Amino acid sequence: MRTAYSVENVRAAERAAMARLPEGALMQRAAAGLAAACAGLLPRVYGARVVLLVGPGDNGGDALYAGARLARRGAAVTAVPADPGRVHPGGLAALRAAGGRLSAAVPDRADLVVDGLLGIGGQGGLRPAAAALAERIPPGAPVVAVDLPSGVDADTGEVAGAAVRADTTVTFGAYKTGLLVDPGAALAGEVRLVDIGLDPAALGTPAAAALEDADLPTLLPRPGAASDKYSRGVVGVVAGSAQYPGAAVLAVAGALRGGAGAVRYVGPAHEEVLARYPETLVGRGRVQAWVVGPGLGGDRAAEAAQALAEPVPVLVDADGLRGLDPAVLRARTAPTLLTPHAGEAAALLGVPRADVESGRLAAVRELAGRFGAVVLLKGSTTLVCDGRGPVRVNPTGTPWLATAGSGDVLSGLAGSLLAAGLPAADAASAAAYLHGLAAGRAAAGAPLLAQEVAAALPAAWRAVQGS
Ligand SMILES: NC(=O)C1=CN([C@@H]2O[C@H](COP(=O)(O)OP(=O)(O)OC[C@H]3O[C@@H](n4cnc5c(N)ncnc54)[C@H](O)[C@@H]3O)[C@@H](O)[C@H]2O)[C@@H](O)CC1
Ligand SMILES: Nc1ncnc2c1ncn2[C@@H]1O[C@H](COP(=O)(O)OP(=O)(O)O)[C@@H](O)[C@H]1O
Ligand SMILES: [K+]
Repeated sequence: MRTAYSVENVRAAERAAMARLPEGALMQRAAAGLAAACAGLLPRVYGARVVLLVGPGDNGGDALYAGARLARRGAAVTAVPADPGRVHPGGLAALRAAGGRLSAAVPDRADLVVDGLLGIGGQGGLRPAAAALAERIPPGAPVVAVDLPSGVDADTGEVAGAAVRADTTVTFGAYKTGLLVDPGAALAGEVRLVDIGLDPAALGTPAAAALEDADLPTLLPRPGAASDKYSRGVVGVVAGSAQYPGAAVLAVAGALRGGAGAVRYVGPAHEEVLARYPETLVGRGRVQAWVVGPGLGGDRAAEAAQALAEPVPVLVDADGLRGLDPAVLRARTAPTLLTPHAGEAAALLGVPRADVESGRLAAVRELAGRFGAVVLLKGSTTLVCDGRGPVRVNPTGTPWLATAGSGDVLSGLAGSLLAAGLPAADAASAAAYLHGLAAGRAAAGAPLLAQEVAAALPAAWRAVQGS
């Protein structure tokens, strides 16, 4: 699991480390890691034109000390301060001593630009002086962000105004949440973690966590010698309508590949479902989890209410999410998993869709708290929040997934994992992980059909089991 921490926790761990280390040691470690990463990105350090964008705080200090190291190896290093009156004094002296120079303007050409404008001390989007420097980054020059892309909120990934777009981010001590969640994640590029010797215990509880391949085998169900189809779990799928019969087929496709022993379909599209998947049971009956909502069409609160009245885990998606009553969900004894996209989340919260898209982390936390449910918020970074532990950030996927019906496959898959007995947050995050992995493999750089995501699930499952 890749874990990320709040600024507050990172600062506490830094204070603890500083108390036992000589003054400036942490910054030197950060600068050494940053300089090594920059050197690795240059074909040749000697003679390379390196431009440092330098903010007023320690983030600028890191950039200056790293620049000094590169200058000592023969790079032509130019530092451009956002505020010439506020530049890290030690870092500036080191750069000068190494032969680096200071400039008021961003040079027109650079082999590498180092964004040291703002780190975890940044508040809001870049202010005008810093934004003006970011705008002058020479087109095509690779950008390395120091700790995080300047202008990105370290705790949320939110961007309130101008921000730097980096190709690589070199972050120190621990991942920050904003590096994992869009829009921040998209601006960070490839993220590299430099160990500066923070004590993991001093970092406390992570704010966010992303599964990795190696986490999946312990989460995914595996039948034992004594298993039968009922002990593996039966998942019921309430989906589809005359208008959207395909949603039923796709949700069943996801459910059949999710590890439950049987899939039971309830709805008007049974002919379509059976034609495609004769292994499906049809009609109401006992289940270990329900999936309600894909392609129901219209206001179908009654279907959701019927499932929610049963004491088994229930996943509510799409049309089933309309008019959900928080009090009903809060009164449930079994887990509830809601899987909205940004538009559905906005409707549940009563806010504009843009608010959810720009503040995904806040939205998923608010939904989980308000509805007393585990919430999987779909989109460019899918988030899973159970209202207690770290928010799970899904690292797999591809924008090709933005295609009709792919969410139906996801809800079937997650429901199947619920029926197999996974806790709701694990079912949701494992489903999102496999779904994204399958989609990435199936798309392979070309448009993707939702049914191909379902068809690619077994290979994705095998791939993580072998990890
Ligand atoms: N604390 C430590 O021990 C270490 C800190 N390190 C570096 O220090 C950074 C944090 O340094 P600071 O706490 O000095 O904070 P920053 O360097 O992130 O920024 C601080 C200053 O920027 C200005 N500022 C804030 N928001 C702004 C905005 N939107 N536009 C323009 N200016 C703005 C404020 O005047 C603020 O004081 C980390 O991100 C990391 O790069 C590393 O050297 C590792 C060790
Ligand atoms: N830009 C994107 N990048 C990655 N994944 C995306 C993106 N947009 C949507 N997705 C994913 O595609 C799926 C779409 O689901 P949904 O919006 O419910 O569509 P539908 O209702 O048509 O099935 C979700 O898994 C979502 O996370
Ligand atoms: K930065």
